[in-house]
Amino acid sequence: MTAIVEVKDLRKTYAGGFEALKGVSVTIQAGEILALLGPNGAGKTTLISTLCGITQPSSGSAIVGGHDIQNDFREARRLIGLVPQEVALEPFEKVINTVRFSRGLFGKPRNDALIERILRQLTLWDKRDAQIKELSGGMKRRVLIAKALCHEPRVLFLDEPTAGVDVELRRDMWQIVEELRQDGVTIILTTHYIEEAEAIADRVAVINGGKILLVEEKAALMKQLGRKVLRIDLTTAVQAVPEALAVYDLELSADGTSLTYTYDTRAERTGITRLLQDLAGAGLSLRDIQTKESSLEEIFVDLVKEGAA
Ligand SMILES: Nc1ncnc2c1ncn2[C@@H]1O[C@H](COP(=O)(O)OP(=O)(O)OP(=O)(O)O)[C@@H](O)[C@H]1O
Repeated sequence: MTAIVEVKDLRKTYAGGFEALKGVSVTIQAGEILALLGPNGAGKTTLISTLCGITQPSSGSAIVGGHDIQNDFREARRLIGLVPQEVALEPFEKVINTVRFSRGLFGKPRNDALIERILRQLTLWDKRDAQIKELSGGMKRRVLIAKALCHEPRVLFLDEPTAGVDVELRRDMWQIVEELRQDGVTIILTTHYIEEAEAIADRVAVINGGKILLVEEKAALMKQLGRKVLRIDLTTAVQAVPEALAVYDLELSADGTSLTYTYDTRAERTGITRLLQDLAGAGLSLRDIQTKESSLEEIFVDLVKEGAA
């Protein structure tokens, strides 16, 4: 595998003094789809904007396709396509001209065959002569993608590609992303939606408070997200977890009145039925039981706590 984006200790402090990126380091491999997952204000857009040269970093470095984003800005930028979060298009311009013009901005020669291919791929070909203002919101988003692709970038950044779009368009977007990957484009997308990361990413980076908290293969992260916790309150406090229950890896509360069992909701067997039988077998009587899903938010909280420790 070859690294196509290498970010090292990137920091960004905005003019008002707010530090939006606090030393971000991440390496992105050519051809992969990386989802940047994080809550509002995590720093996702700041990171993307910095890599695309829209925002200047305060310190640190980033290299795209071998080119430093600051010292070698033009070369780095030529390799990058950006689909921004907000739709900013000229309302009276025709679809095809909007896309052609974008290619021209990168100093690339006119290539109508390529533009046709992109517009067809994004099911915009029939709308090529329509004015932007005549398009639906979903079509405008497709035009943004077409614009980002028309100079043949090797790395495509998509900032919240499916925020506020309907389920059907979301699935279309996922399909488009997959096709682009098959064409060899490296894709970095930001999202709030765990199911989006699950559907299309190879790896997931969790970002919060301007820091990357983890970068993990999707499968490993999803396993963590599928965790659920069963809390068992006992009628009588115990000193220790009975030996017979050792296999369950239970956690005993400090006051000895409750046990916590963590299990994977996606596993074929959660072990709950057997655990409840074995609790009775060990002579423990239960006052109450409750289950709790480990949500993304909780995982963030855990990660932040670990990060601060
Ligand atoms: N130009 C700016 N000046 C000052 N602060 C800014 C500026 N742009 C962003 N911020 C702040 O930096 C932090 C990170 O913002 P950013 O837009 O990168 O987050 P995000 O993860 O993309 O969030 P969202 O999911 O809401 O888009 C926020 O607290 C935001 O208020």
